[in-house]
Amino acid sequence: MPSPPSPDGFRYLPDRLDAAAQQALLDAVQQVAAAAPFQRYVTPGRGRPFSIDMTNAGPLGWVSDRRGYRYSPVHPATGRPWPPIPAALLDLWAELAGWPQPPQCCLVNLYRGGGARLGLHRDEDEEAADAPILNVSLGDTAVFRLGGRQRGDPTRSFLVPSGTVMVFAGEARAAFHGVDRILPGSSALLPEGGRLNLTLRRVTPGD
Ligand SMILES: O=C(O)CCC(=O)C(=O)O
Ligand SMILES: [Fe+2]
Repeated sequence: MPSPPSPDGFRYLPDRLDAAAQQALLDAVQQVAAAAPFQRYVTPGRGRPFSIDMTNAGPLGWVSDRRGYRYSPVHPATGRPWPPIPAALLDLWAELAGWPQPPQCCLVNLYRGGGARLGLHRDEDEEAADAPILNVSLGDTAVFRLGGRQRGDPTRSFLVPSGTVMVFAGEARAAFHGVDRILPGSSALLPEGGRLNLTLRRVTPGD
């Protein structure tokens, strides 16, 4: 597997979180999921289920249903506000994002089993399209794919192990990316196996 690519604005920080920090963050994410249960969203239009489960923390959460993708202040099933973003993640953002405002969304993706993946896409539901996205991985290693601004641009895949933090700023913020698959059993962090991915996002340009 080749080394990570390096488009302008992309940072790849393996081992940014040590074992204790990973465990503490996992505990915090489990609390988020207790308040805001994971859901299996469906795609807009055709209503095809994703292969991963999702939930959110923060004032706004990313949701998808037959009507489309959007950010919502409440959990679609419980109708309650999303729980707060864990403090350790706000600290990471303050340290690494280089952005004056705090994140408004922490999207939590849970990849479990051989078929869990996320197709090549761009994150473009945020009005604050210039604010970086900070990506944190816990658990099984991902085979991550990163391309360019156009869907047809060449892509490269590389491994993203537990404890890795990636920053997508500048050019990289608009780059196509996805997760081809995870490597089941590559980490013992999650008691039931799998990979958790956390992305911190600024949604609106105002405060
Ligand atoms: O799981 C990942 O590392 C990528 C997640 C992602 O691209 C997204 O949630 O938009
Ligand atoms: Fe994404």
